[in-house]
Amino acid sequence: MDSDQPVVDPAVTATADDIAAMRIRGAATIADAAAAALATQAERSDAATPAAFERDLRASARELYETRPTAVSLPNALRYVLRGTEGDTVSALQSSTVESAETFRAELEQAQSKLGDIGANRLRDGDIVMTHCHSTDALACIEAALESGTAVEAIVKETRPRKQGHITAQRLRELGVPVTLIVDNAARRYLDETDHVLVGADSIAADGSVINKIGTSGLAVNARERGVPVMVAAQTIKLHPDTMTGQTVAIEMREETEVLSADERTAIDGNADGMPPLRVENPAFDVTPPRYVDAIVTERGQFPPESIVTLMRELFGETTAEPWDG
Ligand SMILES: O=P(O)(O)OC[C@H]1O[C@H](OP(=O)(O)O)[C@H](O)[C@@H]1O
Repeated sequence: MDSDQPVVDPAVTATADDIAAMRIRGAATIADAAAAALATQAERSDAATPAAFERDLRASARELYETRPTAVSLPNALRYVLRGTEGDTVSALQSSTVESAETFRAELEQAQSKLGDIGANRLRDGDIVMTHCHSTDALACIEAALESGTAVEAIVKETRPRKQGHITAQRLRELGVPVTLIVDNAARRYLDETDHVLVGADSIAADGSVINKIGTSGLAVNARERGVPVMVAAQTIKLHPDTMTGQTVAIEMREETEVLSADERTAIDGNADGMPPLRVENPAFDVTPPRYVDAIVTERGQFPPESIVTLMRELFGETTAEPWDG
């Protein structure tokens, strides 16, 4: 099939829908799913010409890219896979894309496990770790610590509005970690019992700022005030190349229904008494300035946030153009 319209495989659209609706979520998991979707697009392509194949692949990447704006692991994954797409025939393009996606996914897994080993070195036997949201990179550190015989306990913040803390609590309990679940507002009280705050990241900016689930910055400020170190577990795929040239990271604003149910909205509107409608805002992420972060743990070692730009230059050079814009 070869019309002027790009052909995006339904599996790609399904993955994009799942990412947008957060049925697939977490920065690393999103990157993995996006790479897998591009491989499926390539495998199932019946493009008649190399140009049509590339057009369809770029359209697929764009559809995946437009799902959520904050986690840079998504565009970084798409860039990686598309850069590996090469060949003069459709079949060569298909196999190079699939191979590139497979390599990416394998590297992602390896990076997380390496990062876990490095992060685990910061934890001591008997430590109590406070978590926010659900981060597979953060959990990799705890898992590696447990594997090397370091026992830890966890205080898990619920993480409103979507309560991803419940996923963290479940995973930690499966690993045998004693867990105390708290509401977000109780965090400062429990910092007195905490040895480390451990969070993940959706993006890391060139100045070392950490973009992570809403509530991270308040937690980090309170942790600093209490003298509790803040450790951010983030594979290098979370490094945001555009921030090297001064761009800021877009913060996703999600639907009001995550905060206020339809019934609650009706009840409030029913009591409005001529007042304008209640405004609800629901930012999914916030920015923690580098001065509140003690270490960013990556698969390439741990870094003080201020020095992360050196690693970014080494990994990305100057090229951050989007291959799907071509
Ligand atoms: O890559 P990993 O470490 O799994 O997750 C990183 C971050 O992704 C999540 O975002 P969301 O729940 O998708 O909005 C959280 O903010 C979490 O800290």
